[in-house]
Amino acid sequence: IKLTSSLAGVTFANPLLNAAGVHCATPTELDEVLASAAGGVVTKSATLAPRDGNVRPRFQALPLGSINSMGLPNQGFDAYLAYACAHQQAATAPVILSLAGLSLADDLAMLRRVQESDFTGLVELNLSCPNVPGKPQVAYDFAAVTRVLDQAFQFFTKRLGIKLPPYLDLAQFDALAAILNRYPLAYVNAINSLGNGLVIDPLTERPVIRPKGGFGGIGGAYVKPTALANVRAWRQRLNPTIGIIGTGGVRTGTDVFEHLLCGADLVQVGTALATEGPAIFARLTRELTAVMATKGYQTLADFRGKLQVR
Ligand SMILES: C=Cc1c(C(=O)O)[nH]c(=O)[nH]c1=O
Repeated sequence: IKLTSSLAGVTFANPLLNAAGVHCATPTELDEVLASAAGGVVTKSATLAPRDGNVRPRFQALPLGSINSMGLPNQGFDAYLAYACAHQQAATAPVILSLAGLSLADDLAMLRRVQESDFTGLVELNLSCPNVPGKPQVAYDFAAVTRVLDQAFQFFTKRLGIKLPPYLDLAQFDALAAILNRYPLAYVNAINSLGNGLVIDPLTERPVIRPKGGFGGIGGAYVKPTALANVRAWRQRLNPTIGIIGTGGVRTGTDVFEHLLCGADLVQVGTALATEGPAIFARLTRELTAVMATKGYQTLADFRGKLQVR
């Protein structure tokens, strides 16, 4: 049984990575994911300048998932570009560089820096951060998405993927796919956390996190049906040249299998990684292999995207 997978010409020993934002903000955390059974690692989304992020408590694990309003705390673009360049020689496993500018200008400035750098790997432009106060999500404004991709592809010739939030209306998939299919995107990553949920502690009669009155992105089991629907909807609508990373609600090998069945090329783990740590990747590869063995599949291609119609 082989778990190898490729995305935009980059080969991964297995399809599993962390989700941007989880266990990836420092070189130590990034090294720990690379040292684990993960097939690759993605950096915390970088802003041009380092950020402290929102006030604490800003993350809360829950019985069925998590809520977070981190506010983009990160070491800044230079730190993650340096890490990505240093590790692409090591070729242990691919590093995906995640970017989340606070403005169109910042997105373009970081992409220009990557274009001029030695980094030749995958770049993930995060258009879906729900937690920067006063900053609307770019990905829910289709004109803004068009603007950033128009301007980016004027100069960017390396491998560019985008991180999208969940969409809940089929007309939105149709409209945005028509836009995305115009660009030489390496991939689409679906989904980011389900934005602006509210979790309350009935004992204290307060929200469980402090920023934004307790409003934060929801992850974990709560969002798996929405994540699978978004992966499936993009696979059905996007050019085959555009790969898909499935993110959302992954806790077991069966969850990984379901994302692959919906068409994902790679699968990312957020909430469950935050609670279990990088050892989860050994468990997930073991469990995915067991699912494949039970079903008689040898490779991921044997079942990727082959969800049957009822
Ligand atoms: C990049 C900021 C994000 C954050 C954050 O830093 O608050 N949390 C998420 O769930 N998704 C994000 O994209």
